Amino acid sequence: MAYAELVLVPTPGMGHLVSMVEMAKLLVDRDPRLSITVLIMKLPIDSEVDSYTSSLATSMDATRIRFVHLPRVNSDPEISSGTFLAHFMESNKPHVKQAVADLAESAGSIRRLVGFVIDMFCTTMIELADEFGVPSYVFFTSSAAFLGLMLHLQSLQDEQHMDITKFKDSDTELDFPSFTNPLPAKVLPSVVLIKEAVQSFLEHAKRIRAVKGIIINTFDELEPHAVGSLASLGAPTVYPVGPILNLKGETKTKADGGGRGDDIMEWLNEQPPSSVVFLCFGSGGSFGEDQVKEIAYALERSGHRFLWSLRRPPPKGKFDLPRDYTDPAEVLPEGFLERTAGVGKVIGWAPQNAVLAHPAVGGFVSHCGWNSTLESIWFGVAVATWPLYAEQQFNAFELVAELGLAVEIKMDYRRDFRMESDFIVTADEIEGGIKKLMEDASSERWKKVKDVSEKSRKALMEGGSSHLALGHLVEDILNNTP
Ligand SMILES: O=c1ccn([C@@H]2O[C@H](COP(=O)(O)OP(=O)(O)O[C@H]3O[C@H](CO)[C@@H](O)[C@H](O)[C@H]3O)[C@@H](O)[C@H]2O)c(=O)[nH]1
Repeated sequence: MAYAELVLVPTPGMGHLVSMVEMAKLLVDRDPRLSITVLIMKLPIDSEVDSYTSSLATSMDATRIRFVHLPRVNSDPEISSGTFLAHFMESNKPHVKQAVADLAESAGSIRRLVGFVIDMFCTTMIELADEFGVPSYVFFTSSAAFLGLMLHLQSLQDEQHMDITKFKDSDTELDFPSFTNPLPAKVLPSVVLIKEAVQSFLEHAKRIRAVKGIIINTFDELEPHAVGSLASLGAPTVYPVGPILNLKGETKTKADGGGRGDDIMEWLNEQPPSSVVFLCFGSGGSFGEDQVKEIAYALERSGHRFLWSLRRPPPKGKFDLPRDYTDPAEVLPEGFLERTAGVGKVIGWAPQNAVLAHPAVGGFVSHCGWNSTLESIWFGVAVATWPLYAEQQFNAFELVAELGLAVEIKMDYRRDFRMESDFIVTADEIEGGIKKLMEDASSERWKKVKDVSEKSRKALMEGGSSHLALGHLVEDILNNTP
């Protein structure tokens, strides 16, 4: 029997790559006839992708999932510019093509190429799938609502000739088919408000319309309205197969010092149930010293126990990922660590899933990256929103206003691509949000969080909505004849 081979093309950032690899595992676990090659493009910064993929290589069956690392390319624009990704993909295209040709040649009668699965930001690779005569599927690492937003904005631009960038700094609200509430322009992602970036961003939406199917990391019961609206927005068949989570925590990176976070777990074990607020801002989130101090004052004044993942921003003007502090005291208010020693803990990179799973954790101050959002839902932990960049403002709005699952610290607060901002969220605002989050365990919102958490687990069980959607996807893939 020849394996039906899929080529996966992820965007090589951890927020995208990890869920795509987990999706690959789901696929091969679901059907023994599938095998997968994941092509890893090399970013010009140390994105921790290499250490992640090598940690995986030891735990995976290489006959079913393989990683091919592509050569580093020269990509002209600055990584922080709005056009970097488009150039990066273009420069990588010949390498992707070569890798697939090599694969086809070496596979012989063992593997039969049946399709490409392409990350939502790698859509220029669709034409390579066309060249190889196989269909493309898109893997969408964010919400169904965000997919709806991309499709809607693209049709506003291309069919109604609207200049989307006019919404920059606008107080207007948009009628948005994927939400039951009007959408404030202030939560639009910055990429659609920047003239040099919007075009290539909306080109993704155009190309996405033409693929055979879109695999979305969401589940029907979380976003029923948004999922239901996609067909009318011109989406092809969608497969909501989520939540796809990395529950085994294989993202352990260099930045976490290689530790498993045993001291963090021991500390949590000593805290009362639901008493700790956890603060964590994803793989790219960090703050300058003034903002760090405001957070510290807020935590101290709130009187709540806390676990705070505090990370050092990259040097000014340099695009890189945050790293752990050797000594966080250098940016904290004087005496903060001593005064809060009994009730709080400041850490670097967090074992986030293990933390969210811990009964001592009662609330999560989050940047609302989609993976963190799904993880908070899975573990039934309510969120206070503090979005920073990308589509996080939009996710925060969905969580607070559309789904009623979160409280707001900030919603329309933006940073640029370099994460730099002079805007400060005050200690009062942060304290208010934390108190609201931690002191309403009997509220309607809290019940909703628990309810949707249960639904997320049911969705993945046999007969659940995501389990069924994955079955339909596998069936469709296996029917592809080259
Ligand atoms: O200290 C940390 C910080 C993060 N994580 C994990 O890292 C992942 C972070 O993913 P996510 O919450 O999605 O945030 P980003 O890394 O910021 O993800 C990028 O990709 C997402 C998916 O497309 C988008 O929703 C975000 O806006 C974009 O910034 C999650 O699994 C976290 O559990 C940790 O384990 N420990």
